[in-house]
Amino acid sequence: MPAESDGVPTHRGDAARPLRNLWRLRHYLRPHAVAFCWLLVAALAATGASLAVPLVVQRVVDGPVARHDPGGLVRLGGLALLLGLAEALLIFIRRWAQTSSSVGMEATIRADIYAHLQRLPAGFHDRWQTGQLLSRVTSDLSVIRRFLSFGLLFLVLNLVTYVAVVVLLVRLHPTLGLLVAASAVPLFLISRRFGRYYHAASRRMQDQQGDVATLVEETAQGLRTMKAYGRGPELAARFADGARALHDTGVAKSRLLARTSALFDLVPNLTLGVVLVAGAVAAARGALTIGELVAFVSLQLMLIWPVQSLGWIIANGQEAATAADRIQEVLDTEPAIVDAPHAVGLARAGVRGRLAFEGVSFRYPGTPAPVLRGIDLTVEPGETLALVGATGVGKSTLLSLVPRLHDVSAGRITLDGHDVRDLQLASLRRLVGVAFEEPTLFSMSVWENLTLGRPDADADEVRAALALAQADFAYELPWGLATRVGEQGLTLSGGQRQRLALARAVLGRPAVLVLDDPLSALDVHTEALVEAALRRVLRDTTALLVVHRPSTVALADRVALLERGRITAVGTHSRLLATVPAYRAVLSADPPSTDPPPAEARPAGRLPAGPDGRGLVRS
Ligand SMILES: Nc1ncnc2c1ncn2[C@@H]1O[C@H](COP(=O)(O)OP(=O)(O)OP(=O)(O)O)[C@@H](O)[C@H]1O
Repeated sequence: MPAESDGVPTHRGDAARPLRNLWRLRHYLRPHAVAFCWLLVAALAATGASLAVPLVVQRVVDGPVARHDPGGLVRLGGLALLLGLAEALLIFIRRWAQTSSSVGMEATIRADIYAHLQRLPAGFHDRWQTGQLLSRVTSDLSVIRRFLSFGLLFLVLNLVTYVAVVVLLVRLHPTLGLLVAASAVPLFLISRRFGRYYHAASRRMQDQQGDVATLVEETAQGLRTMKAYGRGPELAARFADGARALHDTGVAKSRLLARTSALFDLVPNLTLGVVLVAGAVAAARGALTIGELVAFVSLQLMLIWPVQSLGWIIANGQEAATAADRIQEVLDTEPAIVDAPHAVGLARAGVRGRLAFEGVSFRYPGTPAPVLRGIDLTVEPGETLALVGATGVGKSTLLSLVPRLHDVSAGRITLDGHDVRDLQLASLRRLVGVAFEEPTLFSMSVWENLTLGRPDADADEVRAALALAQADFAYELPWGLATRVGEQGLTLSGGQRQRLALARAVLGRPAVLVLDDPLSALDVHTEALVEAALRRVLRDTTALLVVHRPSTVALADRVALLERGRITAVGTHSRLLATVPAYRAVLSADPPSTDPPPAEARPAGRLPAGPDGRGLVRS
């Protein structure tokens, strides 16, 4: 199980896991296998062409140059030129294949993470910082793309080059060739040590990037509150701390890379010095021709870049492995709220809309006490039930259980007798229209925002929903329903946003409406208009509303009072107002009563039936 820090799971103690997680991404290479084959073949052929050049030079020196043969010089010079041209062409092919495949792969992984994030329940998003998710979907993926398109390729190419050059060197002069081969031992030891330290630094830096992204996101979202309270300097100081930590880790990482790169530079250059001296001695003794010595040195020079780049490749590989690790932490989180194997879909026409909570309890993951306990409540088809309670008592939580944003911890919720967990999620969410207290509009057109849950809705249905929510102002926007709203679009007032959210909820006449204080941000005049319209739609829809104001309670047939996670009274508004002091206190400025609860507020079963035959009885 992952440990958790700041809401983000972190795994510790398994050093090989990041590499395994990088390896697990290999299936994303499959659709690009042909392009990758092309790029590997082109890259290997280009390496072959460049390795052939020193061998041609050897023949030039030992042949035409030694024999003063201009014809041979032109032929071999032409061959070297052709090899150079072929190498350039092959490098072009490699780069072309590299770009299309790696960018395509990055896009596929990003789409998969996004789709997975959508499947994860609200509880996951409650625990994870947005910045951490953002940095995983953006910068971590870019690191992986860079590794797959450059790091991995050059790792393969450099290894092939190293082995090929060593084989050629051993053929030219076995002793010197083996000396060059032996230089791989210190290189291996340096790489291993570097990889270990760099891994820890990269993970720290990627996590810190996520923290900084979270700070930026929070500041952008809460800019007005922050300014209004004059908290700018404190937030700036918090940001500066985060940015400084990120900077320090970045500097430490770069220094580590610089120190290791210096060692990687040193090894081939030392070997080259030894080879030059020993080669010159061998040439003087006639054990090596001048051409062979030139070829030997030229070939060995070709090893300098692969060795020098080793530090960068290992760094890139470590970063990609930790990035893959962070991405898999998201992808490995199983969506807890999914369709059961036997889940059924219900057609809207066949649903009457009887909503029942049966012994429902709910506890947020990671919290000690349940928010809701033993809730028994029934909303009959077409009935409107208002949920009233002090702030923080669990009203929104209760509502969120109906469309399964969270699953009950005990008991069950049924729709027409079907446990909502036995319904297909898509079907359930089509049947349940929801509007939250904070009306969220996405950066898209008004039309797209409205039809979010009903992409098949036609213009007449949208018009009816807008009329119902008193949101006809949408037609007056600069581009009508095509006007872009949300974060990057036109800024709407709180009341306008709320009315659009209401229109979205009622679009398509869902079987059950779940509205969290739907009229809270409206002025008195608009509230009266929306209320009148809502009254019409509530007539033939089952509705569960959270309300805070007496005026909105009037919309409901019955009211349920939620106290300390329990339903303590159910009845008509007027009756509860007259008989339940706690209810009066919640809806008015009355201080809460310390009197024992009235008979009506005692648990169901022991209560007399209300005048409507169902009031006062806990359903
Ligand atoms: N994601 C969460 N994780 C843990 N606890 C939560 C979470 N969301 C809400 N809570 C807690 O659950 C309790 C009920 O919250 P809820 O939002 O349901 O209350 P509410 O009655 O709707 O309040 P309000 O009237 O202020 O909107 C609160 O104590 C709150 O702190």
